[in-house]
Amino acid sequence: MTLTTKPVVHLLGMGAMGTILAMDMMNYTNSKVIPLLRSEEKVSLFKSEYNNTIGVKKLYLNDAPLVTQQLCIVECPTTFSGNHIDNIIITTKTYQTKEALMPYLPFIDSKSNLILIQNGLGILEVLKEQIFTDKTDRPNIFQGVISHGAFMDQGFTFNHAGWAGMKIARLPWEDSEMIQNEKLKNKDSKTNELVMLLTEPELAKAFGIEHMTYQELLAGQLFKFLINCCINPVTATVDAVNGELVDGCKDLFVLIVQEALEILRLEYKTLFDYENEYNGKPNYPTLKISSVLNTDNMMETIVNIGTVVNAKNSSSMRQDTLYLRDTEIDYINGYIVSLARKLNLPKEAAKVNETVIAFVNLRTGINRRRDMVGDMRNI
Ligand SMILES: NC(=O)C1=CN([C@@H]2O[C@H](COP(=O)(O)OP(=O)(O)OC[C@H]3O[C@@H](n4cnc5c(N)ncnc54)[C@H](OP(=O)(O)O)[C@@H]3O)[C@@H](O)[C@H]2O)C=CC1
Ligand SMILES: CC(C)(CO)C(=O)C(=O)O
Repeated sequence: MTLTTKPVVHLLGMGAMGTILAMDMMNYTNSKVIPLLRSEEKVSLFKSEYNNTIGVKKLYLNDAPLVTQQLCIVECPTTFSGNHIDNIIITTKTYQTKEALMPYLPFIDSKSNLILIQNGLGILEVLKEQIFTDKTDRPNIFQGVISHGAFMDQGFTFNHAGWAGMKIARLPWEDSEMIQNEKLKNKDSKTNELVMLLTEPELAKAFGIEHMTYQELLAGQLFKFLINCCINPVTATVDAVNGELVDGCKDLFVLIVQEALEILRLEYKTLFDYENEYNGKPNYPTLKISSVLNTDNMMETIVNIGTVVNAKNSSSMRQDTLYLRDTEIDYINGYIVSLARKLNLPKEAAKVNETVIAFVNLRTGINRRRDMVGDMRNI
């Protein structure tokens, strides 16, 4: 269904993922995209140095074309218009979400649409328990699981390195709403402004956007989550490009995945029971869970996607440690540890993932120290 009005979309997180999505939204829809930058300093820099123009180099195309778009309105917390926020896309790093969102809460209500386009798990809990605590005034909330790959070229221009699509679904505010039937999904695709915008045929084709039920998205999200639990922290810790892990990674990955799956099976029991409860029922999609989310299958998949398909990639977490940035470890392996505590499991239940976190934080510390006082290996 195509929108007749001109939807206004605020974009919080004008980085790699935010920019490649904003670009295609501006190229293929009539939406008005308004970036919400961190500060007035950033807003004036964007205008004075970059003429409010974003760029994307599509490296996955033969001639790696550079596409640009100029934004009409750019805001930040102190210059925000004060208008109601109809639609907001969040593409900050997971650990930046709460701080970034706080200034805009007075303008978000039950009529607003909010989509999280981020790796990892655990942000929904932050939104529920720390941000949107008034159950009568919470926005419609959605999740995007994005598989594109992109990294900064310079300024507000990004390299779109890998084209791989994005899944979207309505997130359940309550655990009891986890399993959705197709009628709810179809209602959103016909009446929700943000879903209608993201599934506009030209944009959906250009960006590979697929709208589905939450259980379908969650199955894909856990799949990607387990890949991230292995590839991201290990490449960061040993400072290796993804493909360098291919020979000796399996023993460690088995330990990480076995432990994570045991805990995820408890937290997402409804999903892991789905095949027996819902497969074959009218208005419910058929899912494959047990044949996919098991250690043996995930091992094959992680080694293939992580170290073969993405062999030349430097994982986003290794990039964060190399650039001395905070990592998203708390929303990847850290989420497993937080679930073990929430479920009151024995102390050793998440020991492997706890150790992985400690190694990533050690790597971050070593890189920051070398930057400050020099690299002792060169003495
Ligand atoms: N990059 C990739 O290839 C992939 C990334 N992802 C996931 O997507 C999410 C986003 O990642 P990515 O795009 O790479 O991250 P980036 O670091 O490129 O972008 C994050 C953006 O958020 C902005 N930001 C942070 N805090 C605030 C704030 N308070 N107010 C306004 N803006 C703010 C940053 O601005 P500033 O520069 O001012 O800090 C930055 O532009 C992550 O969860 C990541 O794991 C998923 C798949 C692939
Ligand atoms: C798939 C993978 C592991 C590719 O590096 C990724 O998602 C990331 O780097 O964050």
